[in-house]
Amino acid sequence: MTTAVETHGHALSVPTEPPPIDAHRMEGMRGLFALMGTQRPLVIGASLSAVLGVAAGLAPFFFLAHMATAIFATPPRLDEVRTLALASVGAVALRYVMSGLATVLAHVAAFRLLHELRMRLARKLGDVPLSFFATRTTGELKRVMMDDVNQIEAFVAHNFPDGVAAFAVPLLTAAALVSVDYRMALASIAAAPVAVLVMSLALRGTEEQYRTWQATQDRTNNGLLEYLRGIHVIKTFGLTAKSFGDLAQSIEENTRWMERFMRRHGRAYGAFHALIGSSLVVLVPMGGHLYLAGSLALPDLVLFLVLGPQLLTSLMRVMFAWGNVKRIGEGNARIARVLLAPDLVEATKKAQPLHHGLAFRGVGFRYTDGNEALRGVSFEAGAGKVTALVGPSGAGKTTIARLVPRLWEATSGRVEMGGVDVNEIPLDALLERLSVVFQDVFLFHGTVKDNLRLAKPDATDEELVAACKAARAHGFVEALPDGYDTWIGERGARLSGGEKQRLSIARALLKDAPILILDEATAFADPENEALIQEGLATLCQARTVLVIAHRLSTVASADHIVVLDAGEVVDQGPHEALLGRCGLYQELWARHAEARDWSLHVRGLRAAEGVLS
Ligand SMILES: Nc1ncnc2c1ncn2[C@@H]1O[C@H](COP(=O)(O)OP(=O)(O)OP(=O)(O)O)[C@@H](O)[C@H]1O
Repeated sequence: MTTAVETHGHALSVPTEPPPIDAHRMEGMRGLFALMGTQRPLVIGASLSAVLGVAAGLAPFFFLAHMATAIFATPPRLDEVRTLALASVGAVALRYVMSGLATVLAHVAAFRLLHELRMRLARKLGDVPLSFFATRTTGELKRVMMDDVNQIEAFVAHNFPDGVAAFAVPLLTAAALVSVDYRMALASIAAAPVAVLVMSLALRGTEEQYRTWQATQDRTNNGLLEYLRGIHVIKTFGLTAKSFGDLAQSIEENTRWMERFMRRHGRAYGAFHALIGSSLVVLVPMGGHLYLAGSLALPDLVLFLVLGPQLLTSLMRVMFAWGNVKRIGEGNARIARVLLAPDLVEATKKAQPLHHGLAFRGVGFRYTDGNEALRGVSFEAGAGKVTALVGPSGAGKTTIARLVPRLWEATSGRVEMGGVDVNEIPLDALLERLSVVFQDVFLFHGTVKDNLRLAKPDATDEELVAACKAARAHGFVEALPDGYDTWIGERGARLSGGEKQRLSIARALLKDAPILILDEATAFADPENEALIQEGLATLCQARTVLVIAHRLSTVASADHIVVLDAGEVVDQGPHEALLGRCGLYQELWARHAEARDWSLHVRGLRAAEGVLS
């Protein structure tokens, strides 16, 4: 695939682990606040409105108590009753305005946050080294970008202001009730210690359980992605989702988890609900007793009977709010882990290449999993020359090609461009000089033009056509339903492998970089396609430094310099004739190539003969 290297301007590399971040710090409210970024003022505004709304909602209860005093006074103070009634209506109106405002502010903040977080994550994924992806699956990253961000959005929009209000209600109510009568206030919360105990027992171990839940969710996500990607293979073998072992198993595990969770916590939740609703059981007899004993006024009794039970039910909302914070905590930490991953280290020296040659000097490389792919590799790919890398599968050819654009970085030795270490060349300058044509071409969902312009955003239509003509792609592009404006890629028109290759050659031609890294296709396209690809490549290779992972006899034989690799080491190097004379492995590879060519010519001959005979 050419584009990631050519156009994004962010080569990826350096096998480094993500920094150890304090997961607990990110799981709680502090972590959530940190992720809120620029939306914090809006979220605080929403929370304050919610608290004001709650306070306004409590006020009528007090007015009601005072109304009772005014009504039962002799004579009744009707003016006061009227004023208090009006004040109650005002308070109720204020409550609705404030809670409406809280909802609007919270939703605006949530949607902006959703956008902001996704953009930050997407930018980050472009800046991190490739090793970052080696330790994470696509399913995991998809979940962070979609599900975890969605959770935060839903939490901020629906639960956050409510949650803050839930914490404010018991405090405000308790303060108000204590100021009226501390004995009755204590009676109102008599059941609280037991309820809190039950609540904490119910919540005990939930973090660990949520982690298990998330792990099985991850497996389901990955399983589903794989299932969808491999649907062709699955259908060919007549398999079903059920026979896709891991997926079926993780879906079953999810169901079992939910059953276990409900069994374990169901009773505790029930007990908690019963206790929360039980405050009148204490308030009525005690209030009655105090009233009859003359130490509690009737209005105060009324106040406690209406407001007392509210105190404990608001505790239930606190529990839900806290449960929600816990639920999204793991997701917050996962988002933070991605956002805090170290970027690819940019060159500090800002050197510029002196010419267009490449050189490997004693290069060693180890993948993140410890696999040593290259050992002491040294060779030069001269400016304007074609250098071919040959060797058996797993010899390290692709790895060498990846080190030049810093997709990965050499573990030891130096990779040079124009006599300068690639690590000392600013990334933009490095990538500007390089075109990479890999055999598996990735086309984005967009028009042919969009895909071509990835290589040169300001290319004119004429330039696009010229590049496609030179890459022998113009003919088939013109034949597409909308020509250059036809949608291609995953959800667009399907192109053959050979057609994709020719488009990627056109992209490289448009970029017009002096150095070309070329991974020749291993699979042979049909003869016509094959000939067109070769013509396109021949144009592309003219007057450039070419480093080619060679799979073809013609390329190898006509290369200026050939590097023979085996198990990560350079076995020999030189021109074709010299290697044929002295290098055993090269002779063997050549013989195998020749055999394959003869076999392919033989088959084509037979087909041609069949054609003539039939
Ligand atoms: N992303 C990776 N992580 C770990 N090891 C890898 C990775 N990519 C390649 N390797 C290993 O590095 C070694 C060299 O692989 P490389 O792909 O460079 O060989 P190659 O010569 O290009 O092979 P082929 O001709 O089959 O493409 C192999 O042992 C391979 O298994």
